[in-house]
Amino acid sequence: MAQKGPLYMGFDLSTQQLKAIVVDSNLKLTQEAKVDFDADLGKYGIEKGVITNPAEGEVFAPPAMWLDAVNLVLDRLAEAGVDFGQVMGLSGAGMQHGTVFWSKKAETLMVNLDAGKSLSEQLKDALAHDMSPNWQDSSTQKQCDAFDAELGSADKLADLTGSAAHHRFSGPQIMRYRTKYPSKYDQTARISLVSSFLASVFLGKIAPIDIGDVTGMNMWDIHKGRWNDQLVALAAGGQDKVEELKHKLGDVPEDGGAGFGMVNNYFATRYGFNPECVICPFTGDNPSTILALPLRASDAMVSLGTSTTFLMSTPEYKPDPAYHFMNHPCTPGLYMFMLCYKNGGLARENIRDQIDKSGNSWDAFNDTAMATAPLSQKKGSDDMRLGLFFPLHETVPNLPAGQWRMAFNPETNNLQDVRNDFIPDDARNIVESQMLSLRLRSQKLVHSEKDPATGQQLPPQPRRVYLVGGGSANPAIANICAEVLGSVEGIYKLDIGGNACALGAAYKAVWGCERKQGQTFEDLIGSRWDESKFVQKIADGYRKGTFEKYGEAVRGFDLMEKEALKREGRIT
Ligand SMILES: Nc1ncnc2c1ncn2[C@@H]1O[C@H](COP(=O)(O)OP(=O)(O)O)[C@@H](O)[C@H]1O
Ligand SMILES: O=C(CO)[C@@H](O)[C@H](O)COP(=O)(O)O
Repeated sequence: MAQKGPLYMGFDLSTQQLKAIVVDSNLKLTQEAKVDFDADLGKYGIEKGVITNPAEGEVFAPPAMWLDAVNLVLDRLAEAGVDFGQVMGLSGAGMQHGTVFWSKKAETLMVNLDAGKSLSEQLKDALAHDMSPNWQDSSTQKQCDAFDAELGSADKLADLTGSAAHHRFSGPQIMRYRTKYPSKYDQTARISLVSSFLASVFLGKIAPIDIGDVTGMNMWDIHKGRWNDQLVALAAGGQDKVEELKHKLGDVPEDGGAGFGMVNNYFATRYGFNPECVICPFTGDNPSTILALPLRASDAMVSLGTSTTFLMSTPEYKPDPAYHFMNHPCTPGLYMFMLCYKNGGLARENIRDQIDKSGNSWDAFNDTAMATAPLSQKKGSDDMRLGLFFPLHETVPNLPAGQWRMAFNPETNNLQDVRNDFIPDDARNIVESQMLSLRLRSQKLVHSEKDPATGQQLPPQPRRVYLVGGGSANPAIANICAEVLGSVEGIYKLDIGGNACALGAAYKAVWGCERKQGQTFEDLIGSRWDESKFVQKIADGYRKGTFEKYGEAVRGFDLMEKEALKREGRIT
């Protein structure tokens, strides 16, 4: 059926998929499609979207595969009947924090694309390096140590840039790329994040890095709103190289909504895009996720994708090396608070597959998790069973791959190793573990509020928790999330749960193209938001007694992490 009125598109280029959705001006979803990298583009030799080199801790993905995915997802939308001629604006999101290296030929090649051919066959020479370091990469410990030391301490780096040094961030990644591939670095004309890479493809020239995403690079002074020369010099290899690297990185516009220009002619000719379609800034997948609804300062989002992330939009800037503060992608004065874990969906899948060898169904995992008592305590006096489940080197805490299982006695604070192999309790324990880590690290950001039903003052916790990403479909995870994190109003899911990030990107395009002078994102989206249609409550939140019990478990969890860090020689 033909759709009337302007349409807007949002893309989400994440670890395992490229998703695209179409909405109208009233924020109503009209169409969606996706490309699954392993299923559709396995010819690139990827597994779960990436290629690994464990000897060096490297994890990367081929941008050529993403180009094929762009063609494929648009083909699928065309087959579904989308009239691209009505698309007046598009935006997108790229997984944080991948880095892409363009060659000197990139812009000439992009502007001369032949609409009869695919993007990947024409843009091979547009890349100085055929791989993009992925957020799961852990090859840059040496470079991270240098970044943490550069301003005196990790705390100082976190205060200035919003984060301590992280393996995946572009500063340390560029530093390593420059020394590992010096001639490729010389041949690199421009450097993009995954988000600005995708924006560039649609624009037909290198798009600026986004004001939200730039704060995930360890080189942007969040207070002054500009590159920090000392940190850029570290990545570039000297003060005399600062201007050269700044040129490769480009200028960063402050306005997250101002269009960069019209869609590249390639898309107009090949797919019938409206030539006036505006390319709005593309941001990171996490900042884009917080744009999927008018998020209040006291709400939290938990994204259960390949990674697990915890997101808040807040005016409070309280940096700490254990987590991230980033610029809000649209609203100056707001920040995005983020916790990010490598061991999210794939770690849960490992346990699922040990419970049900067929590996396709979450049912047995969920039944087992719900049949297990909280913290495996059959009676109140039992020790609490806690664990860390890290198939991959984790970021926070900085621990190598491994599993730790311990019994915690809250009376004595005693921790004792328990058998370190799989038992069905792991189904509940892994979800508890992930949620306990979120609760431990978000404590400074949540506040005490009154229960609207009883008027009783509740302990500090989020007002609402919104679950998004692939795992948001799972009722057992939602229930354990409620038990551990609480929440005054309960646990919610977006109607479009698995596609929240692409939705946020589409809303950003609506805002960028339709805002009145000075109108904020929150104001425009809030005025068109239909709560009754767009979100549903999936679990009650705060549960008196249980929440407090998990509060004791948070203490044990913190001690367990410190114990594991000691054993691994990370702390003394
Ligand atoms: N019913 C489910 N229960 C728990 N996890 C799920 C369920 N469905 C999907 N997932 C998880 O979602 C992950 C993919 O999440 P998604 O947000 O779509 O991916 P991406 O990381 O590519 O953005 C998978 O790795 C899988 O573990
Ligand atoms: O922020 C990070 C990594 O830095 C992650 O959240 C990635 O952006 C991957 O996202 P998903 O593929 O899990 O959606």
